[in-house]
Amino acid sequence: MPLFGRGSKLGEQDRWLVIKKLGEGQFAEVYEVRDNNSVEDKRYALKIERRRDVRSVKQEFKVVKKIQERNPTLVCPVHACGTFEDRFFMIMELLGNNVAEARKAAGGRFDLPTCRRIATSMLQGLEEVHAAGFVHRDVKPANFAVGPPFADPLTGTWKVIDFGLARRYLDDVGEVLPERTDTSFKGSTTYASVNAHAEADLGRRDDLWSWLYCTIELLEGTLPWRADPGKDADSREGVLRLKQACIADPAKYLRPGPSGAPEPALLGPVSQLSHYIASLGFADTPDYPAMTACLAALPDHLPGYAPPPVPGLGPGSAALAAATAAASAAAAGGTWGAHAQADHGYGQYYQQYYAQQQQQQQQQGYWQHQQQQQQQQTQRGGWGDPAGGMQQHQQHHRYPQPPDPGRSPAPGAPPADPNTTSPPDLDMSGGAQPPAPPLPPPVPHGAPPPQPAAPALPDVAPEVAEAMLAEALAERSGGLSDSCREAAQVAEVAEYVALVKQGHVSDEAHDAAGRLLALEPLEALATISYCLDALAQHTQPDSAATAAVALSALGAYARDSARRAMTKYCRAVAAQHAPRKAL
Ligand SMILES: Nc1ncnc2c1ncn2[C@@H]1O[C@H](COP(=O)(O)OP(=O)(O)OP(=O)(O)O)[C@@H](O)[C@H]1O
Repeated sequence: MPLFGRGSKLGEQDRWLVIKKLGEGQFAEVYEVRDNNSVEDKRYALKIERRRDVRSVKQEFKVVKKIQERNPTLVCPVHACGTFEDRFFMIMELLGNNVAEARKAAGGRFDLPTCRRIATSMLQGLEEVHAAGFVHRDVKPANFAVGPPFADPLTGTWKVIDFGLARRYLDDVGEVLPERTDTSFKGSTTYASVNAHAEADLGRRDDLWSWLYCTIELLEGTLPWRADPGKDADSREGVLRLKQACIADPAKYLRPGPSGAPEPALLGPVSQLSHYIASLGFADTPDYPAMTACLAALPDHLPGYAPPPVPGLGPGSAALAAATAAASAAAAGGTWGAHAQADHGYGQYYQQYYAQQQQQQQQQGYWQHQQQQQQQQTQRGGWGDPAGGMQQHQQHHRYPQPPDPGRSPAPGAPPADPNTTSPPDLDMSGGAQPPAPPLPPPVPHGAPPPQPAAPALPDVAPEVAEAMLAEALAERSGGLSDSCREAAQVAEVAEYVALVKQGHVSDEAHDAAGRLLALEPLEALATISYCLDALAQHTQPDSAATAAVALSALGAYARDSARRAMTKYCRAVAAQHAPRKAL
């Protein structure tokens, strides 16, 4: 149920007149509004928190304001803010389609000059975000939108939006904050870097990995790890293995041309970019101009620039099967080589694909499926890391001074190993060179070897916990008495989880976390147990059960032992007090 209908007014003196709803995410709704203070018909985008008790947009506003101090040109500017019935809203420049929507409108794929234009613009937008001291951490096509609203994708300006997961990576003097180790998965599975899969701390290089995946999707119309209809697109394990295989051999990112190999003119830049990003350490400053120059080497036309794949033969079908085979091999003591071998089926698949590419009538169905997949990804949102937020709180109470964007490669950048990676300064000779030799296991410099993603909790799926957390928060606003101290305590914990999940490291989040900051996991568990018991005595069983589920969501963020114990405990409480509620 949308918060507003057409004609609703909000803000001081009813300044903002709602024209229509533009979209919504997990924690916010976005509307097109008119400024009643202006005699002209000035339109803006208004982003408002869906829930009164989750300060998501407020945090985003602070981040964008900070970035705006550097006068970026490719970050969607905010103009004003306000509150409506305890919900914070911000007023932004009104933009048009995001990249995902624009690609869909273009029938699934753009021509090459448009791909280059969008990818370049996205990269420059990220450079501006990074220069202001933030990593975006949710880089995906849906988070870049074109302006003005009806601009052509080739001539419009693409701007970065949605800073809900953004996080500072610089301290007050412009030094990169130390890489954290107690972090959890964040972002969208499709565009997440292998470091994100390994639940590592995310830096600039991870935004660039996600950007590269967006770029490949622009060029190819799909990604090797997108599943075909009827299959689970979100097998994180399978997606991770394919990403690793692609890093080791960038030819796997692309569909083969008629010769059986990917177009050299595409593979050259893609391969260089992949090798370059793989060479970046956590704290390294990327060489954005060199990457931009690499994109410039993409051709305007390619004779064999093929249409999108056909249903049933999407890259995901063979590739995911290969990944599954590789996973089995690895489980049986296999190595990275096992993945690469298993992936050889990919080439065979493409021969079939080219034989069948005349099946135009089936393409529509395939693309509808792809779009559904993408929509599901967009709706899903990511997971945060409370421990990181706590560390940040202890160390930094103010935003950092913006660093010098520094266009040269980081001084601390590791020397290139000719046997393993291409050198950080890119070969700009264009796309005609043969593919670079395959990389060994994809271990970015300075990062721990990628680990398989942590297995999902066996008893409470994160998605379920997340949905129930949202429900618990809704219930909190209407269902629990203010006088119930324990309930308030539980709600604060849940609020903190929600805030940190979006990457916010605000004072509010830290205040909400105050009680937990000093506690060891077991103490936290005891506190939570106490709260639950108290709730069970003072409130309706359903409320207690809902709070229990909310806390099981907290469990997903805590250290392993604590989270298992919490989840188990929450399940038991929920089962005891509200057997009707399935976890
Ligand atoms: N300035 C804008 N102009 C026009 N449309 C916008 C603008 N900002 C966001 N939108 C649209 O609104 C929708 C939701 O926006 P946004 O991604 O910022 O919300 P969110 O709640 O943070 O999403 P998520 O849960 O994916 O993080 C998207 O479809 C986006 O294209």
